[in-house]
Formats: sequence, C-alpha cells, structure tokens
Amino acid sequence: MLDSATNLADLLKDPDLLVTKAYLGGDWTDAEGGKTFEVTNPARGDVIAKVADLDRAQCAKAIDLAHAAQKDWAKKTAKERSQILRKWFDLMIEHADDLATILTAEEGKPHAEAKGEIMYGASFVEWFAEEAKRVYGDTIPGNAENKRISVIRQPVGVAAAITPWNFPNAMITRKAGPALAAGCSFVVRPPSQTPLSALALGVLADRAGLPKGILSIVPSSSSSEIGKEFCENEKVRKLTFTGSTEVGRILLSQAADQVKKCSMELGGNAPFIVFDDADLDAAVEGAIACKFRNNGQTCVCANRIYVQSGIYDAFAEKLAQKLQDKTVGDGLEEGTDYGPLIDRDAVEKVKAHIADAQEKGGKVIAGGKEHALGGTFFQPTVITGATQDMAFATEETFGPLAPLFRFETEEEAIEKANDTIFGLASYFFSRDISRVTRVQEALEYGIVGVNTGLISTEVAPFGGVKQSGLGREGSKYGIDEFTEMKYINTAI
Ligand SMILES: NC(=O)C1=CN([C@@H]2O[C@H](COP(=O)(O)OP(=O)(O)OC[C@H]3O[C@@H](n4cnc5c(N)ncnc54)[C@H](O)[C@@H]3O)[C@@H](O)[C@H]2O)C=CC1
Ligand SMILES: O=C(O)[C@H](O)CS(=O)(=O)O
Repeated sequence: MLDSATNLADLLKDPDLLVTKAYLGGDWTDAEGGKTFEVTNPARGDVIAKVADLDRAQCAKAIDLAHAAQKDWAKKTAKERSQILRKWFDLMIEHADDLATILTAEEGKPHAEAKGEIMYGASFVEWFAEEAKRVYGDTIPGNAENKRISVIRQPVGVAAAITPWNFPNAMITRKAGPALAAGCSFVVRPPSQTPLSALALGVLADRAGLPKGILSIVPSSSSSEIGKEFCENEKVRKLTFTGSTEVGRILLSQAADQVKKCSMELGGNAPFIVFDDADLDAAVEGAIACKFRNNGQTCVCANRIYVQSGIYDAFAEKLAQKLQDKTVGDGLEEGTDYGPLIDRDAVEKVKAHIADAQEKGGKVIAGGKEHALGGTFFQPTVITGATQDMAFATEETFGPLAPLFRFETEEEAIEKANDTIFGLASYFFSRDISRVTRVQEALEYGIVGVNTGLISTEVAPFGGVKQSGLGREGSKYGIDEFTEMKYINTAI
C-alpha cells in the first residue's frame, strides 16, 4: 500500500523501473529548465512522482532522432527486429508484477486487473514479434508480354502516437508493437495522468536492445502542443491516436494539411442487448464483466443495456444483487474489485448522468452515490426505466453506471442500438441461432460480442466504424497501419 511512509519505489522488486525522465531515443533526459508535472495516485489523491515536462522543441528533437535512426532499423532483417521485440516481451512478463504496481498506482485499477493489462499489453509485443516476419507482398501477372508486376510493403517511417490514461500500458504496446515490427521508429506522448507505465516500458525496451533513436517517450503536460508537433512535423509520416472522438477530430483536421496516414481508436457507446432466449445468468455475468471492467472506464464498456421485456425484471434484480458482493477500494489492496475513478471530472460526469436519468423517470436500484471512501470512489450503480432521451443514450458515461432499457422486439433493439454516431463495440446474448445470425449482421459496429462481454485480444482486429475511428489494431491486419504498399511495374 502507498501511504505517507511508503513510496512507490518501496513497493517494487526492481525500483529502476520507476523513471521520471523522458526517454529520448535511448537517452534519459530532463525537461528544459528542469520543468516537471505531478503524477497523483487516484485512490489517495497524493503526488507519487514528478515527471519531466517536455516542450515542443524537445519533442521535435525526438522526432529528429527517430528519423535519423529509422532507415537502419528498417534495413535489419525481420528476424532481427523480431528477436528484439521478443526480448522486450520476455522482460515485460518477467517484470509484470512491478509494471502492474506502477500502473495501479497511477491509474487506480485493482492490481489483479492491472496485471491482466500488462499481460494483454505484452501479448501485442509477442504477436507482432511474430508478424514482423510475415509482411508479405504479391506478384501479379503482367499487363503486357514484356511487363512484370510486383507489390511490396515498406515501413511508413517515423510513427507518432498519443495514448489515453485508461490503459497506460496496452494502448502503447498495441501501437509500438506493429510499428517497430514493420521497421518504423516510434515517438509516443503518453497521457499526463499515467506517464510512469510508459517510461517503465522504455526501461525494458532499452534492456531488450532497441537501437538508439528508434523509441522516444515524450511526457508533457501540454498535449495540444505535442499533438501539433506530431501533425506539423514533416518527418512524422504516421499518426496513431487512441482517445476521445472529440480529440480525434482535432488531430485529423491538423493532420489533413500534410495528408498524414492516420489511425484513430476513438470513443464508443456500446449497446449490450439481452434477448428473452438468452442464458440469463450468463448475460448478467457478461454485463458485469463488460460494464464494470476498469470501473466502466474503457471505450468498449457497455454504455446502454437493452433487456427484452420478458426477462427485464429478473435481469435487473440479479444484476443489482450481484453488485452487492463487489468491493470498492484502493487498487493496491487485496480483494478490491473496483478502484477509484481517474479524477473528480469523471465522478461529476457519472453523477450528472444519474441526475439526468432520475429527472426523466429513471430509478436507481443499486448504488447511485459517491462511495463512503470519498475522493473519486463511486458506488457501482444500476438504473432501471432508462429511455433514449436520457444523456447516457448518446454520451459515453465512462464510469460504473449500468442503465437498463426495456425493449419488446428484435427490430426495436437493433434500431435503438444503432441509433448513435459511434460504432466501436456491441454485444448481445441469445441462444437462437437464426437470431444470432441476423443481429450480428445488423449491428453497425466494428466489434460484436455474441454471448460474451469481453472481446479484447491481440489476435483480432480491434477498431470502430462511424465516429469511433479509422483503422484496426492487433491481428494480422494491425501491421498494415504501419506499412505502405508499393506497386512495381517492370518492362523487360
Ligand atoms: N477506441 C479506443 O480504443 C479508446 C477510446 N478512448 C476514449 O477516450 C476517452 C477517455 O480517454 P481520455 O484520455 O480522457 O481521452 P482524451 O481524448 O481526452 O485524451 C486522449 C489523449 O489525447 C491527449 N490530448 C487531449 N487533447 C489533445 C489535443 N488537442 N492534441 C493532442 N493530444 C490531446 C490527452 O492528453 C490524452 O493523452 C473516452 O471517450 C474513451 O472512449 C479511450 C481509450 C481507448
Ligand atoms: O482503451 C480502451 O478502452 C481499450 O481499447 C479497451 S480494450 O482494448 O482493453 O478492449
């Protein structure tokens, strides 16, 4: 446990993983003038570290280093890049406990869940260590007797990344893995709430033997300035962002000037549909796993739970009952199921969604208030009588609030589920094979969970449609985001 007498370093087997300097192409560097920003522990609200606060000029230097080193990195064989990535993966697994402790200290999720994120994050490095050796091209029958046609894939060049606080490890490795595997160099600006997890990844990448210049981690309290550098610096050929749709729009418009290759993993508003023919207990378990993972702070959490009329009351009662057994507390404490929210703004958003629902006829049947622990702890909450005119029907709550909407027909459920500008994840529970086929095809989302509330894996293409993003991460498709296709037409 962190407290006034115990620092974060005291909790680590390898305290060298706790770094507060920036990682500029392999050199640990202070900010100009020694400027720093504070990192706080969301459970206790106290400062756990002061991290180098880099400015745009230092970010530009990192990009210069990345640009200078990238060609030699791309010249290495795929196997050489693969071996370094595999070593990085091995080190992440070896130090998983410490990485999880650092993650919980700055983000708040329970240690066991943080450990799960570390394994999930490491799986992207492992996966793309393998995919590095499978960046294939084509040969195409010539368009004339004396013509030969081929297609090759080459690394884009310098890739720049901006990542969110809710998965401080995995959202970086889900980008760095394919980028480095493809032969790109990689500059990442981590969120100011959770930079320590990113810097710990830098320590292990260095130990794995990543060549100088290939990786930079640029912590900064000024997200917009660094974002502008990424968008306006012509040496950056790829921008990859994970975060809200609002910020994604800003970055896309900034990147449009140079027509930069962009990947966007943005916001969601996931429907979770339970049909009368579902396995009710499985649906309740699935809803809890989906809605309350990271305390509801994931882009793929169920944001709207639609339950068919015939089982609505039974589902609501079981869900509320199950939540009574959950423990809210400090993520570093044994037995905690749900940690704190990231900050007060997050708490205020949950409260606003609850108040709005109650004003419009919604009924709180579980939780509904700030937790007795105070700070940013909140009770896991269930609201019945949810309707499409309530705020959470169109806005992402990003907190532990499960609104239950009643529906009568399959057509109604699909129409309401699709009635959003977002299209990231969706879920439904049914044991009718014809219905499963119809619904999985009718839902306008990049991801559909059928009889499951958990869809996150490195082997599948993660991404959204509509205003939830562009591109895919993970799977055999993920490396395409960091390569360019070149077509060669040769006259012989
Ligand atoms: N699709 C996905 O995989 C994910 C989506 N999200 C979405 O992100 C939101 C919550 O995460 P937040 O970190 O609060 O999102 P956010 O969009 O506010 O911030 C994301 C990152 O962008 C940076 N940023 C903010 N304004 C910027 C600007 N003008 N220029 C450059 N960088 C800027 C932030 O400092 C942070 O590092 C939710 O909407 C959630 O759905 C979060 C995680 C994953
Ligand atoms: O940041 C997020 O919400 C992640 O994308 C969710 S996941 O990849 O862990 O499913």
